[in-house]
Amino acid sequence: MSTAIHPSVDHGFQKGATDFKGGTLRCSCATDPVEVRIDSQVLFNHACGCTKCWKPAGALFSVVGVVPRDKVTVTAHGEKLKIVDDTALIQRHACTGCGTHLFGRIENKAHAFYGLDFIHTELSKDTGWDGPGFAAFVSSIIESGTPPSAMGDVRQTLRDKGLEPYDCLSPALMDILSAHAAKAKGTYREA
Ligand SMILES: N[C@@H](CCC(=O)N[C@@H](CSCO)C(=O)NCC(=O)O)C(=O)O
Ligand SMILES: [Zn+2]
Ligand SMILES: [Zn+2]
Repeated sequence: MSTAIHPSVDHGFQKGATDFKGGTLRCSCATDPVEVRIDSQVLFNHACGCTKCWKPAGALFSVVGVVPRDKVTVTAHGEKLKIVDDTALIQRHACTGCGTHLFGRIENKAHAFYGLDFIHTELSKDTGWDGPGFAAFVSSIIESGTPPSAMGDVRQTLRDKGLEPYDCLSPALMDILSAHAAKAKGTYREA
């Protein structure tokens, strides 16, 4: 049985336009929306089943990717932004009016992903964003109330949509994390 994942996955998504240079994210407040300009294509865009990433109402998964933090500029109503949890690795800056997460930032300079901000391209009306390429933290949807018995259908739906399901990050991202850890330990070797 097919399972609803997230509106932008359920309704189909595309590869990014090659000349796409970014766009503006906007929260869902009817008045004084927060706006954030992104001067970059999104990278490693993915469906995420974790409990921390922002999801639109009713969605099972978030769709989230990264951009260099110096390509992220708050252009309107930044006074409405508040960090959801400043003890989390990814500090998610959310609108206090509508709850939408505008960007998530890593402040730990020692982390492999320092320098990358997490964003949700569905908050932008601009066309050309790269769609999701895989699904991460799939088993984590159980923490939000999905019965374990539904996981077979969820994983099959993700595969049918072309999103390989992983219960952590994708192999490419896990390799980056492990290479960073190996360099810190002094065990890193080139081929
Ligand atoms: N089971 C947990 C997993 C949460 C988790 O580790 N999430 C990942 C991926 S978020 C984007 O892909 C992560 O790196 N989180 C760091 C953070 O959120 O600060 C759960 O579901 O809560
Ligand atoms: Zn808002
Ligand atoms: Zn997540």
